[in-house]
Amino acid sequence: MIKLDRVGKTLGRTRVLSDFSLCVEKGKITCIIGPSGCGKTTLLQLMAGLEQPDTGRITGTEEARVSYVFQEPRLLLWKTVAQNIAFVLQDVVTPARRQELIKEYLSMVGLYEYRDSYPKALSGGMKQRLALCRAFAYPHDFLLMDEPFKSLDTPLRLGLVRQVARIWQANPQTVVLVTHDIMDALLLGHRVIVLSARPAAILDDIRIDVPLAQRNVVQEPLPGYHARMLAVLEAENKKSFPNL
Ligand SMILES: Nc1ncnc2c1ncn2[C@@H]1O[C@H](COP(=O)(O)OP(=O)(O)OP(=O)(O)O)[C@@H](O)[C@H]1O
Repeated sequence: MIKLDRVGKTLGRTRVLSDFSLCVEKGKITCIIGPSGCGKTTLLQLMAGLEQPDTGRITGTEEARVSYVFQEPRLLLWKTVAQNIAFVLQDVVTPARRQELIKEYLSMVGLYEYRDSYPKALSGGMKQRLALCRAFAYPHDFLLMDEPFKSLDTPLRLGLVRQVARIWQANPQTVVLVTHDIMDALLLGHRVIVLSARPAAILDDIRIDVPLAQRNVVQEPLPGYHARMLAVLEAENKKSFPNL
């Protein structure tokens, strides 16, 4: 479990977090959704240890191995698809296990036949699939994903979301997913945290008990959760932009 206890963080002159507390549950996907600039990336960076809190405490991350998916794929362009995964696995698993993991994860996202291609030969969606694959394959205690489906069109995005659901079901892990898109949260979140504008506070905390394989966005209870998230986000938006 990752525990943020009354965390405060200022970046430059911006008070991003103030007395922020959250417990991230083990073996579940926690989605974080909220207005642009409210501090979602900052939260992930604090959990990853890339930033330190000014006040408060973060526990459960000491010695933890973290996998991080950024908004852009961040691939090693001079390495092949398989080598991109092998790179993060070196010194972590045996060479034989490395080959097994590469095959298993590339097959799961339909990229095994591209294992010897270089990233420049892949489409944007394929590159992001590889980045996700690499993050899942790395043996981690928790996986942090920052808008991993951003800049993909809707069909591609939904395909990738379904793929992440399948990978997670094959190997349930502790995941924190930051997204702008309610649909991502409905399809992947066991728990959805809706944040306010800066400094971020938790406006809603929704648990979705439907198994990932059975999620259908037009079948209750998901439309109800969709309406609930939208209402909270719209009310928050009205506070920030009363004239919109
Ligand atoms: N290094 C920095 N120095 C000063 N201010 C920063 C820095 N990094 C981020 N900020 C500010 O902190 C606030 C929170 O940024 P953060 O990236 O965490 O928000 P976010 O919710 O992830 O935004 P978005 O949804 O638009 O990606 C923003 O107002 C941003 O401008």
